[in-house]
Amino acid sequence: MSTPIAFLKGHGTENDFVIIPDPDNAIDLPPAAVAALCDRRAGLGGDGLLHVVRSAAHPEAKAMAAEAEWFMDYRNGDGSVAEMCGNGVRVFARYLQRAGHVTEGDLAVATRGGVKTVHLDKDGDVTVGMGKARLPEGDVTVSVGDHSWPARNVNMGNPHAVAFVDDLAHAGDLYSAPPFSPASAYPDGVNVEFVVDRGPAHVAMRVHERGSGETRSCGTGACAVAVATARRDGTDPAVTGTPATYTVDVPGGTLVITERTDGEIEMTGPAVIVAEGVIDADWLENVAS
Ligand SMILES: N[C@@H](CCC[C@H](N)C(=O)O)C(=O)O
Repeated sequence: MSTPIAFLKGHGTENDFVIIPDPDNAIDLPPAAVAALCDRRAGLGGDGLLHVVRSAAHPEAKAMAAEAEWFMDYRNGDGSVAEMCGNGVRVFARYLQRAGHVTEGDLAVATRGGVKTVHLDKDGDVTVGMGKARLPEGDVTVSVGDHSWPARNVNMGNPHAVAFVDDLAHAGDLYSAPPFSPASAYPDGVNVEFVVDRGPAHVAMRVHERGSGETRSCGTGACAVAVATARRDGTDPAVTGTPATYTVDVPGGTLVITERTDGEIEMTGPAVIVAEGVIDADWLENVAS
């Protein structure tokens, strides 16, 4: 019998993750193993998986090891790899705090989207510096059934299409990925956000995440939505010299996003660890083979 593998389960505004602590990068996690762990019926269940590895022990993060001791090897629920996960990095930091690897205050975390600074309190919200948004030029359209909307292309390290709609119900059941055009806008697929206004600097969104389906929150998506809404409202902090703060309601809670005058974006929201246990290593080996 193989040695059991430790796991935890956590969420940020109900975007939920299986967490696998693996400081030395000794656990093999092929896409099939990740998809099996994230399966909500036959596995533990999660929108994604946070593989917690020391940067120095991971080939994709070695170069960041001097800046950030820990690497968030993030995987989507279908086993695919993504550049960044905004809710995930808050939960990742909360795990490091709980495990005693870090204390309250500022912490650098290596991700495929670069090193992120996370600020965490003992029991309170977690704030992460998400970097700057890129807004590639060009018209993008997303559709659901008979509805089509123009969308704003926003890159937060990972790709987003943000569509303003009259009613979030128009996005339908979101069981499958909304088609988009032109295909060249997102060669690696896209996360699609549907947005309605709730009040001044206050919006609500639903999201279909690349590699996970509809989720109850997406941190990078909420940042993309805040920036797209600001530009739609004629607000650009780099031009006005005033930071812009947006409240973004997601089905699983609320995130607060501030774009500073230098373009840097900060996101604040909760990060919760709900359980820990052990995985049967033989089961994992079987499902992965
Ligand atoms: N839920 C995440 C985003 C995870 C990655 C995304 N599905 C992608 O493939 O880009 C978040 O909170 O940002």
